[in-house]
Amino acid sequence: MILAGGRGTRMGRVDKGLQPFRGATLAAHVLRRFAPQVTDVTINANRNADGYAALGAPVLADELTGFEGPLAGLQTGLRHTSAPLLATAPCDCPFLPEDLVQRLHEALVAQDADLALAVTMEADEAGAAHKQPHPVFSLMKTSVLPRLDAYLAGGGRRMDGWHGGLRVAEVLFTDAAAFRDIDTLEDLQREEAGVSAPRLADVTGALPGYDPHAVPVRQAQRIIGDFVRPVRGVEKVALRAALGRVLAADIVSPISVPAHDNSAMDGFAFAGDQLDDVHPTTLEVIGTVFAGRNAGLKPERGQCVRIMTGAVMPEGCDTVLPQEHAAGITEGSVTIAPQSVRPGDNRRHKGEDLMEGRAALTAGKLLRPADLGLIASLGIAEVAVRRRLRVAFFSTGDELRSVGEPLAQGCVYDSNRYTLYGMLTRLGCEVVDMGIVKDDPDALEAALVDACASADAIVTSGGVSAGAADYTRDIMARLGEVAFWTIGMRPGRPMAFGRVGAHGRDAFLFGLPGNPVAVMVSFYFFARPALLRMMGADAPADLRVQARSLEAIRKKPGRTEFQRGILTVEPDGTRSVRITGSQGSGILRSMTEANCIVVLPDERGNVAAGEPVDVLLFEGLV
Ligand SMILES: Nc1nc2c(c(=O)[nH]1)N[C@H]1C(S)=C(S)[C@@H](COP(=O)(O)OP(=O)(O)OC[C@H]3O[C@@H](n4cnc5c(N)ncnc54)[C@H](O)[C@@H]3O)O[C@H]1N2
Ligand code: MOO
Ligand SMILES: [Mg+2]
Repeated sequence: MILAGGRGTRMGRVDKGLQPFRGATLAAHVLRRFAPQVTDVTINANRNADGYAALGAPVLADELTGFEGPLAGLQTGLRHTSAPLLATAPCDCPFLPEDLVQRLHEALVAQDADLALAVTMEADEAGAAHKQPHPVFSLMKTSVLPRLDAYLAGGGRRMDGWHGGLRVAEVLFTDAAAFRDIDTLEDLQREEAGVSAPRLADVTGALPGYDPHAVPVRQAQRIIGDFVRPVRGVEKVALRAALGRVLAADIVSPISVPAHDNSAMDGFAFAGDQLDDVHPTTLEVIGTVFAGRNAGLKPERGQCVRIMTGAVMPEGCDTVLPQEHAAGITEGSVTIAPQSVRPGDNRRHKGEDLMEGRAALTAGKLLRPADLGLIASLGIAEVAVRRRLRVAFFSTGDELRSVGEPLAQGCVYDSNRYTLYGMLTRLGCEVVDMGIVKDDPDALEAALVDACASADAIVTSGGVSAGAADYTRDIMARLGEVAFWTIGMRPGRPMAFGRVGAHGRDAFLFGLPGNPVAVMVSFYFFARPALLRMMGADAPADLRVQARSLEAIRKKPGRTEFQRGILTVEPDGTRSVRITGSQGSGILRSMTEANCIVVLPDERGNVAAGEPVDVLLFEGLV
């Protein structure tokens, strides 16, 4: 049952479901997505029955009169169906998941529940994650009707108010955006104009001197950064599974680490104010304290405790003498030479690693091994991370053959899909390899439409240069808003960027040039930072280092060049870099031989041998 019986209060009392949206009505979009998931659909509406009936589904009005809310619609649905199960969706959520009912059903059966409902994890503006139930997206046994009747008869109207006493299965969906509702006319207009991101033309229009035929690298990066939006879905994963994911909410330390002052050495603990600068100090040893055991020892003046590394400092002690620094040790005493230790030495303070109540890690962090350890040190087993980004990619070109096919005359094997697979996977994206698409308008349109159904971003290669672009432009323009750029850089001059949509969903599009090195360079310098932003990750740091060029490099000012280099550290510790042979943008070998990219910025001219240049290393330590 599609619930369309509301008053539309926040939309100025219009009939929400019948509002025009992307060439149809809101309810029509919902019906299109919902109908294939169920056996029969009914629409619950209290006005304009004819308008809804025209969509091709039976229409039922609430049995309770007076616009009593969605529960009244639900009651009507339960009363009139002969099916054992009833699924509901609201008429104002045109992006609902295509596997909604299937997943609710799986949970209903697996948990032997009376009712299953969708939940998402969402991050608020500050990045804090919370669970968001969506009780209007539900599937229930029709046998729950008496319970609902009783709740409504008692005056209850809250959508989940009658769930008490029912077995309820919550089903976590990772795509929070799919549950987005259109509540106000402004929402509707904004969605009509294309999700909540701004229009590309508004972003580029705000830049003085923007010329798509001559876009400086930095300007292209900025436009892309201003245009893309982070995904909102959040999921909870076990700590190990969080490696490489983006933290969705700050991790606030529930404890102090270490939880107590403790010893950094195996030795003797005592109050440091007993030390004498001139004379040796001899202290009586009253016992031993091991790590992880509380001995309850409390040395008085003139006394000390033998202590192991990591053991809690006994009360009154603030200093540890490492045992190998003792001037003398007997059965029951230790002698400390003057000046061999200072008060406070070798004590680790409570909370010196992490203090209770403070953020140990902040939202946006791409989690690395040390972060997993740090979270474990707080005793936390599950982490809220942003949902994975889904990125679809395909290659274009009649000359391309896939690995495993014979290579016909004039053809080349498709390598871009493999480099793209590698780069996207390294970034932690969920990849959808859509294969090779012929140089054919219909095939390109079909591929883009198909990709929009599930992907957050689409990365293509080839077909964006001046000659090839005509039909590409037309199609992309029809499906969304895409700019074709000539960028002041080498390699990677041509590129398309924007957003395309179909099925009521849209995806950011990166149309990268076909040449194999160009595709990698444009991915690393444009797509990668944008995808990180979409993943909700902090902006990547600029980690360029300087090295001496071992050879002269010809370079024209006015464009950025990305040369492939091999960086070496000389015996004297200085860094030098040489270029990997031919730098043609089809020569992929230049990329595999390299361990860095030499970045020669716009203003730079020819480089003489021995001059410093900026390089960006491929590998780091972690
Ligand atoms: N008159 C002009 N011609 C070209 C210009 C220009 O400004 N004016 N720009 C050149 C530059 S720079 C590049 S880069 C290419 C980009 O062209 P496309 O993006 O349209 O790419 P294609 O023509 O489809 O392919 C270029 C080249 O790369 C090979 N290729 C393509 N896809 C793959 C793949 N998946 N695996 C391996 N190799 C691939 C393709 O066979 C071509 O050789 O345009 C220049 N021309
Ligand atoms: O710049 Mo093209 O992108 O040389 O290969
Ligand atoms: Mg081509």
